Amino acid sequence: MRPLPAKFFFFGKYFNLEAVERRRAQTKKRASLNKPHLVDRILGKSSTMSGRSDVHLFKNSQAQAPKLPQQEFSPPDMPEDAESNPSNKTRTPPTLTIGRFTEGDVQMLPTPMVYTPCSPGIPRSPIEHVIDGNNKTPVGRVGKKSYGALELKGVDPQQVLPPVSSARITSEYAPQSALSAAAASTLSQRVTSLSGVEDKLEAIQENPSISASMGEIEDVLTGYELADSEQPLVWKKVRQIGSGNFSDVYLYESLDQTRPYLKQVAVKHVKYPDTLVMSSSPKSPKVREMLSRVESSLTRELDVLALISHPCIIKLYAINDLAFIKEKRPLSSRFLGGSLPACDMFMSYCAGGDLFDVASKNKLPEWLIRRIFTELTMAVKYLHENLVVHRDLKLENILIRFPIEQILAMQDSPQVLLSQHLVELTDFGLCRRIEDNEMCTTRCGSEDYVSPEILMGVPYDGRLSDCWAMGVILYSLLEERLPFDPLPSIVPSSRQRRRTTAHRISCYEWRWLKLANEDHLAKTIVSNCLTRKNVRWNINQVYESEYVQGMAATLNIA
Ligand SMILES: Nc1ncnc2c1ncn2[C@@H]1O[C@H](COP(=O)(O)OP(=O)(O)OP(=O)(O)O)[C@@H](O)[C@H]1O
Repeated sequence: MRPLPAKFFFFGKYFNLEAVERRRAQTKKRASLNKPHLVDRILGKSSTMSGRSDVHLFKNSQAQAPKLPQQEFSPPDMPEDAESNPSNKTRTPPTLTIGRFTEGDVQMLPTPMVYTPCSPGIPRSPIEHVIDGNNKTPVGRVGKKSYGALELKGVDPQQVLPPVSSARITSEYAPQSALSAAAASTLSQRVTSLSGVEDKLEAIQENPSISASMGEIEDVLTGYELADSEQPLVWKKVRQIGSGNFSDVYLYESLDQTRPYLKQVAVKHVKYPDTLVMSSSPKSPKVREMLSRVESSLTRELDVLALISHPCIIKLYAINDLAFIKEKRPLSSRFLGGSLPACDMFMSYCAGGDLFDVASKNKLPEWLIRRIFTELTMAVKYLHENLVVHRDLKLENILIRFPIEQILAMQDSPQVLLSQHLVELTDFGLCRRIEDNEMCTTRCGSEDYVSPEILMGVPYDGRLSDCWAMGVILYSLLEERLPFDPLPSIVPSSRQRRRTTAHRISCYEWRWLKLANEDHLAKTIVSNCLTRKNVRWNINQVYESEYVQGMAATLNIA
């Protein structure tokens, strides 16, 4: 059974007896781990409310590679939630044949172990994708975006690069095209009976109880602050600011003047897979499985976001429906087939957009790269110390708080520049809370950032895989290309053409181009992250590096 997420303690007053029992058990467990109770945290009894980067919620742990004997590994076909079930950990592992990787022999790649949320309609992994020879993705795509300025200048990628898959490795529930109008209307109950927006707002404010049943009213959304869920707050839509496989993101402005920090928020509106939205048979195994995966991913993200607090990590301020925070199974309990409750997360807004776009469109100065990487390191260090692994670190998931022009202009006011955080890490859909020394088994992440051990399908230390992705990120910022993309040669040999990103990752095949002859402090970090897991740096080592320390020491971020 999935362990009870801490979020359930937050709303203790709604508890029934069973929940109280669970709460007791969890409190015991928490005490043994020396973790402050979430209620204490919310009530400010813990120092963690300060949000300072040097304050930790939980007992610190060294992010070192746990060494588990092979027989303790979880079986590879175990579903994600089974990772955390201790009774599963001692089962005898099935024979795992890891094919040796020989050049040009793509078929030798090991079969994937586990796929968490994944649409049956899409290729399940780039590995299968390649094996099937179905790789039709346009050249030069990274994840959902083409890499623009990240490609080497002066070289036509269409001419020289073999196709690479744009699919994520795993763990996605259906990347979804725009929802049909019919589907969209099932996601949000639109109320059209009232005339002006002001009237509607007034109606909600005068009678909060109606807001829940009203749901979304045209461009107006109501949400409940996690820290104070009594009074519904109202926001008005400004515009769409982003779109991912699983969500559309909009900028909303608060109509409540009393909370300046909530004035502008990014609302992440979850897109449910077609399999669920179109389904009329909630009991079909396929639908149930999909529902469980979507639910697990969603509750996991909310669970962690409600718990963590760090300046360089996205903040979840409010949610449209508190059931997503309070209930263990907020979707299954209300799924009747074809109809799922809308989920809108109200989060801190980062006006600069994501780092992928920023780095693609601008040449980032050295100091800014160092600054961004330092803040990212602080965020990941905080997560690992609190036993959370992100598992999807990538340029697209690093948000920039201010427009780039504004950041560059801040150089004239160093005080301001050093006291503001510039980066917020987002997208916790694949994250996981782990026990110290616990290995993960779910193969997940994004193709270009995934570590060799995840590719090979063996149990892995999520913290070290995060550090691998950190190496990919730093390399990409410095070199303006992804480390495991094909090397830019005018006429690729047939061997080069056959090799895939997965090949190159598995062979640790990357090299410096722009910085080849430069003595650069950051190179040590990259070479110690993009290496074998038994010698790879953990996040503390990255943090202690001269490159990061030299910048971290100057910051005054609270
Ligand atoms: N808080 C925010 N402030 C500004 N822009 C944001 C914010 N959150 C998300 N975005 C924009 O929306 C895009 C999609 O958001 P996000 O990555 O959270 O969605 P997703 O569906 O989980 O995406 P993915 O397909 O990568 O998993 C981001 O790449 C970013 O450009």
